[in-house]
Amino acid sequence: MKAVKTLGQFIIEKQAEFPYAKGELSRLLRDIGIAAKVVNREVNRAGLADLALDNGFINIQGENQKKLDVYANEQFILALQQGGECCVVVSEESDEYIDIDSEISKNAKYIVAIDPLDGSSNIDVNVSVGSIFSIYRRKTTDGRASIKDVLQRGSEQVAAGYVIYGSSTMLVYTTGKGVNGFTLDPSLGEFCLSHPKMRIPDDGVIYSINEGYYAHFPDGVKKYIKYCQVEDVATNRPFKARYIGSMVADLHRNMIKGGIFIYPANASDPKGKLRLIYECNPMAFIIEQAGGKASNGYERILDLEVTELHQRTGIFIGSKNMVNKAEEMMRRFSPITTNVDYSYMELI
Ligand SMILES: O=P(O)(O)OC[C@H]1O[C@](O)(COP(=O)(O)O)[C@@H](O)[C@@H]1O
Ligand SMILES: [Mg+2]
Ligand SMILES: [Mg+2]
Repeated sequence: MKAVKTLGQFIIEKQAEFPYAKGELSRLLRDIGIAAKVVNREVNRAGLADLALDNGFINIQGENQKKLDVYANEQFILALQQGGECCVVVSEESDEYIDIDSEISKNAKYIVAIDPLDGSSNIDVNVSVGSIFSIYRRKTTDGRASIKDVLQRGSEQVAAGYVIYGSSTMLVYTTGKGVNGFTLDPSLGEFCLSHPKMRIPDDGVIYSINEGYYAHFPDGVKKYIKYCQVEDVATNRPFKARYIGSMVADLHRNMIKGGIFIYPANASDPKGKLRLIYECNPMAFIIEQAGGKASNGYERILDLEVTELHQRTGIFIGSKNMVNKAEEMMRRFSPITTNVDYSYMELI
């Protein structure tokens, strides 16, 4: 019989690997774990509590905010405020960054960026959704944290993770020393280690892309989709198309089975749809730590310069060899020019 190892126990155990650690990051991860449990409780009964409904506001992304988006946002911010280890929160649901100016947080040195509820379009149809978090250390030392502390490259992350609210609820995270997954045991109310040292296979047979936008895609992506659909037993093609529409759920599946997720910049979203700071950077850090790869089709996501809070990017992420193949198609059929001009593309 294997002993249960809880997230709390695991975090403390891992803290020993960082000789200079004083427990701040451990406590911060603990706080995020607590918020995830509270959000999980509401996700499970969203239909009963009308949390799946629109709350009548449009967020800075121009999207209808769901009540659960707002609830999750409040719960993560509250847990981070109470925990005292976070000085600034960046959230998909908040226009500006939130300066946690409280007595308990006056010496806090961590910045947390969150997508409190990922896959909002799936809340009211009982399909897996998630939460995503990314953690940075302050760069500036005196006074209040500034925008300089917030706009750091993904390669500066000290930790990142996601929670998937699916048939079971899991929390998966990395602190730069591999990726571990914990399943919430409702009877214990604890996240328990269930997926130690997660690795994404170098190759897979799953491709995840919203083909409904095919006409808008750059030629490189169209060629890659065709490549996935060709009959070729030797390379296990045609690959399987799987698209949930919740980034966390699509990436979690691909991390376990192997596969590629693509949301490219395209004629209708010239800068891409997904957000760099609280969606693409944390997921790229996790996938790279699991042995995979993440780029915008040309450059490594984690090396992209960050200039805006809600900056967007195209993303190609997943099994290393599949991302390499997709990048090859992008370089050949959509070679980067200074300004990618989508106006020449005929909409079929
Ligand atoms: O409906 P589309 O255009 O395929 O977009 C789906 C993508 O949008 C998202 O829902 C955006 O995230 P949010 O739900 O957090 O806004 C991703 O989870 C998902 O991958
Ligand atoms: Mg999201
Ligand atoms: Mg969201």
